[in-house]
Amino acid sequence: MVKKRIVLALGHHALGTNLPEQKKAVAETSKVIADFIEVGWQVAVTHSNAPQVGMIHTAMNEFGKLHDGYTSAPMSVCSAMSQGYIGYDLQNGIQAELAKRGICKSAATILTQMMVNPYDEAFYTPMKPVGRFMSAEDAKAEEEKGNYVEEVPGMGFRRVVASPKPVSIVEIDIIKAVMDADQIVIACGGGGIPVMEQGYRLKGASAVIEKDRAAGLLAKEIDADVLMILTNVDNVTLNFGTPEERPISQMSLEEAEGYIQEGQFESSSMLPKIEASVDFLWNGSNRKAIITSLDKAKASLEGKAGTLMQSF
Ligand SMILES: Nc1ncnc2c1ncn2[C@@H]1O[C@H](COP(=O)(O)OP(=O)(O)O)[C@@H](O)[C@H]1O
Ligand SMILES: NC(=O)OP(=O)(O)O
Repeated sequence: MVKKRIVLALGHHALGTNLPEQKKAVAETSKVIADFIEVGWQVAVTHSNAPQVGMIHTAMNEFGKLHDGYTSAPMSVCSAMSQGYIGYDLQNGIQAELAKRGICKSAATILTQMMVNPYDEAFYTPMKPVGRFMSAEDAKAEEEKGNYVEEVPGMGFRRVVASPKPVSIVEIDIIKAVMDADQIVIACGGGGIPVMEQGYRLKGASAVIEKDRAAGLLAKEIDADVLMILTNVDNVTLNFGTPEERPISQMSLEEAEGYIQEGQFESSSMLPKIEASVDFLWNGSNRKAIITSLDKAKASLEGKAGTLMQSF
């Protein structure tokens, strides 16, 4: 029997932003993931990493200087570290939940590299927020180190880095092999480690890819039936943040593209989720893309919650 495939993209709410939050969130998230596996879905999991990669970068590059022999680490290496420790928690959380239910399957984290275009315009305009919120004073100190910061109204300042589009997934054949073996794969975490070709080698890029764009590409490459983006809102809304705000339960691809043109979706949060969904759906038939919260994940698959887009 050919099994249906789902890509679950975990945002901050389903994952937490630091280790204690992550331990707690992953325990709950793993239950939902196991629910899908229990009813026969083949699952690929991908996840956010912006708070984590910023934290790791600070730890490696500032505290690392305090001791002889400790060296700094570029953003690409910090991305790899974030995939490793988040994947480690997810693997154990999922496996524990499956074991409780008597399901004999394994979860494997694939350290995933993502090819990016060295001429991507995004390298010239850092826009992707990473790490903690900072005071104006800390932000000034960050700029003096040569980094870019951006004010987030009402929240403080945040470091921003380049976020090129993912072009291809270097480890895609391994990811497909794990899925073909009917096991659970955790891949393209934090958008994947951005790399560029240099002769026979791959060189890490100083950037962080949007995890939603990576999730969309992963869903396309493994020919998933469903791309489900789990975030901190139950629905995508129109007129977000205004008194006229209203939830969208279903939208066609044409409607989604029209709303993008109208600027209905914030560029560093909802827009990449919608664009990734639209791209996934235009590239295959009988596919669904769902944007919702962890709590509504199951109901949304039954058409009872969330925002649904589909291709026919
Ligand atoms: N039109 C919209 N509908 C719903 N949420 C939106 C919209 N535009 C922007 N957002 C914001 O997108 C956020 C979810 O994206 P993000 O913060 O990137 O979360 P995640 O970590 O789950 O990827 C919501 O909390 C909301 O603030
Ligand atoms: N890499 C990435 O998109 O992370 P966030 O979802 O945490 O912004």
